[in-house]
Amino acid sequence: MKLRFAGVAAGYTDVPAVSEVEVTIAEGEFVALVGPNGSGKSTLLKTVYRALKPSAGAVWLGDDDLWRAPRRDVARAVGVLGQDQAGGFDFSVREAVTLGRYPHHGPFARLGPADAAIVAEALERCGCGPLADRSLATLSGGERQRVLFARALAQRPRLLVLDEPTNHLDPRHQIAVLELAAAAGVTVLAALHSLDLAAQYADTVLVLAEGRVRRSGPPRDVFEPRLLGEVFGVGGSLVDDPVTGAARLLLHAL
Ligand SMILES: Nc1ncnc2c1ncn2[C@@H]1O[C@H](COP(=O)(O)OP(=O)(O)OP(=O)(O)O)[C@@H](O)[C@H]1O
Repeated sequence: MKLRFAGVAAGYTDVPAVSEVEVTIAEGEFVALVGPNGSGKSTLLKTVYRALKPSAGAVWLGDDDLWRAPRRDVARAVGVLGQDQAGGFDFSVREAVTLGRYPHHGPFARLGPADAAIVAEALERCGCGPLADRSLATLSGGERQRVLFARALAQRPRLLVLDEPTNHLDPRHQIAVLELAAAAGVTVLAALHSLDLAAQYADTVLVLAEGRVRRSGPPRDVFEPRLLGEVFGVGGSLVDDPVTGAARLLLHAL
């Protein structure tokens, strides 16, 4: 689903944390949102999953102004893996993933066998099958992260919004989550701290610096020495992965 930020500003005080964001993301595009700590990545994502209303501009989801569209339509279309999203209730893993189905039916609906099959598939894909009957509260950070990702997949959304989806994950699961996101066949907007993972998986890298879009484009264009130095304070070399052929970014101190 197409997503467009039209002159978006948002924040927590009179001074916006992000401003003048003017970006169009095409249907099916995988966009990595990168930037230093505090540059506004989570803030911008919150305007998409309706946790923070823009103070200026609009966010368009397809042909709809996301903040004027019915809440349920947005909840159905946008799958979210946010930060600190574990929730206050003590669900089992299967119940937590099943929550991803409710936007399609309403809160008091009885879910059917088709929903159960979708939940089982999402659990399996994320390697959470063996955890299904465990309590969410007892999981490790990485296990919980995978369950929350499984919930977003079980929703079968048209847009995936992922805030540092690889947080807490071991190498195998970092790769698995990004492979699954890329293979989901939907638009993906993911804040990533690893510039190397952004280089490998993103069609487009969107660089935020001090709340503004500093650069956007394909990883091989964006990750050049001057930008890496000015925005991130590091040096870097782009190389081709000898096995996968993907762009890889090797960082070093300046
Ligand atoms: N709830 C809040 N109340 C007040 N200020 C906030 C709040 N959340 C974030 N900020 C401020 O807004 C700015 C942008 O923060 P944001 O969390 O969007 O950055 P980020 O790029 O996601 O950072 P990080 O890489 O550290 O996760 C920062 O200056 C931060 O201190």
